[in-house]
Amino acid sequence: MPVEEFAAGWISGALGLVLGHPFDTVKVRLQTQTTYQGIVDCMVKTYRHESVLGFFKGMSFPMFSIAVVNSVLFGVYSNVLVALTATSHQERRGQPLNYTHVFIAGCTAGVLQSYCLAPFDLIKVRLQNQTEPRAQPGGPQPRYRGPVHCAATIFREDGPRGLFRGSSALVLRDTPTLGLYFLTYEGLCRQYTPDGQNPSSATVLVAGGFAGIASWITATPFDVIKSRMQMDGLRQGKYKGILDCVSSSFRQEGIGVFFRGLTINSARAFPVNAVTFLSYEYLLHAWE
Ligand SMILES: C[N+](C)(C)CCCC[C@H](N)C(=O)O
Repeated sequence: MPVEEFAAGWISGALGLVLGHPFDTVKVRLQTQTTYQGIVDCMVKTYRHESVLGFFKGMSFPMFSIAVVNSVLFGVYSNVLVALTATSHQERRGQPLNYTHVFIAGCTAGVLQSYCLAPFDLIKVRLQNQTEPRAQPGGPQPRYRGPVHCAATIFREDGPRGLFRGSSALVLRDTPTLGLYFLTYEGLCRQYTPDGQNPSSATVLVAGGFAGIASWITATPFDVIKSRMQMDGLRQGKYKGILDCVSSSFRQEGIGVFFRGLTINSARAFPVNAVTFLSYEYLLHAWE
């Protein structure tokens, strides 16, 4: 089993994350605080008060999780494709691409990465939604004091299954959209690369960027549902299940609710996934 794909996925995920984290910080602040007028205002204020470092707060935990998750995603994708087509990453370049295989490999990788991502994502969402100001010494402590404390608390209160709350919605979000992710990437690379050649860096950047955007746009409605299901554990089960969450969100907030965060997610998706795919391809090529 080719292990390079796992290692390349690991490193490229971490590089993409560094680039995307400032967008994520702005997104979370806009979603949880009322002091900002919009994206630009939030960026200016963050920079003035905290310098560039303000945009990189809280990056260490995702740095660890993205490494695991992205190596599973790319490693499984490549290995399923190898199994389906009986050709290696490099050999495939010279052959006509079977888009059904690409989609199946992407979906399989999507399912497996969702289960790896589930506990990390749950902890991230729970911590991001703790909007109360920082605890004063001697004052009341927030419910979760950090990622490790958060994981331990969920485990103590709800058992191991508690750490996988919202995972079905996460699987629904990621399975088809990661199939689409690789389909867009491979399709665009093929489109703009002469037969038998490797795609140029510019092609990889653009194809990776659009793959990220296509995947995030289609994932956003389920992203909203997923986050609500993950928070639901704290509210003693407001929703009876995924369908109930979809219908009650729609009834109360209208169709717009399913597109929350679309703009910033797409703006983040382009650079993150352009760099992820470029470094992935570069590493695989270098290790050949
Ligand atoms: C499937 N979904 C759209 C959720 C993610 C697809 C892109 C994954 C990438 N690591 C990123 O963070 O952008």
